[in-house]
Amino acid sequence: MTGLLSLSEVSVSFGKRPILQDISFGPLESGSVTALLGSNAAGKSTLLRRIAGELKGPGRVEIAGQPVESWPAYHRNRPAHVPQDISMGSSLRVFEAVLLANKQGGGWSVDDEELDVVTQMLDTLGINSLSDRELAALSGGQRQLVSIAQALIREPRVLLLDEPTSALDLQNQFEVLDLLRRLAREWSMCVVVAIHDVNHALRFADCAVVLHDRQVEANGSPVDVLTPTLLGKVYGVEARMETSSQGHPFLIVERSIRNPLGEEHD
Ligand SMILES: Nc1ncnc2c1ncn2[C@@H]1O[C@H](COP(=O)(O)OP(=O)(O)OP(=O)(O)O)[C@@H](O)[C@H]1O
Repeated sequence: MTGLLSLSEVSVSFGKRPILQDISFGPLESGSVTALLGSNAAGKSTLLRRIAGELKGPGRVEIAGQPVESWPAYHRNRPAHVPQDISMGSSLRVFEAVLLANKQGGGWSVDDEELDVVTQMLDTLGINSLSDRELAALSGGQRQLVSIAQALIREPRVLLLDEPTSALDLQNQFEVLDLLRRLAREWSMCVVVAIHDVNHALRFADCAVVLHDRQVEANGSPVDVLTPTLLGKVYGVEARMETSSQGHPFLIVERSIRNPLGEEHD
């Protein structure tokens, strides 16, 4: 594994309102999955947009040692970004949409090999049966799977996913996170996933970065970072860590430690 993505002193403001200040972490390694955590409005989506080069601001985001903005638009070192709200009002069909995602920046002729690559990707995500369906007629979870296929099809070196399992059922959540971890390893890809489920972060991520009060509150191995103390500070919940019979650590939330007036219990 080699260092691929690093941030140094990255800040983002909207108008005069600072959202993120002096965010530094990395280098995140190729072949790794990083979970980006933090409470609602902590700035996870904003940070993903900044890493993708969609927002400007002070500080540096570097991919393979170069500022993200310096990589050409369709270069594999340009991060692929799957945002949280994916609207798909188009009458394109699923197969066409994934094929088009692969053609961006390239020529428009299509050979059999490219069609096979799309079929394989739909297979990998278990959505081959949706191939001929119109995007506009998909369910929320189906849309989420198609957008992940669109991002993966070009085999990016850096993949940024904003709550990629929020619309998925339990089986699909597990399968997608497992797939992302496997593809990260196989393709030497650096995957960054904004996620709310701390147990998914514990189970599937190699690294956790937690945002709080506009800064990085903690950064490191998920089992070291996601402690009950941190959950109390960042999410205002009382939690305890257990170990499953299979040896996996998991967190159980006992209660909120914020009352409706925002004051802490004794
Ligand atoms: N385009 C924008 N213009 C102004 N403010 C914005 C914009 N986008 C986000 N914000 C603000 O920036 C802050 C961080 O939002 P962001 O969506 O990054 O948080 P998040 O951690 O992804 O939240 P959630 O977990 O709720 O999805 C919020 O206060 C939000 O209102």
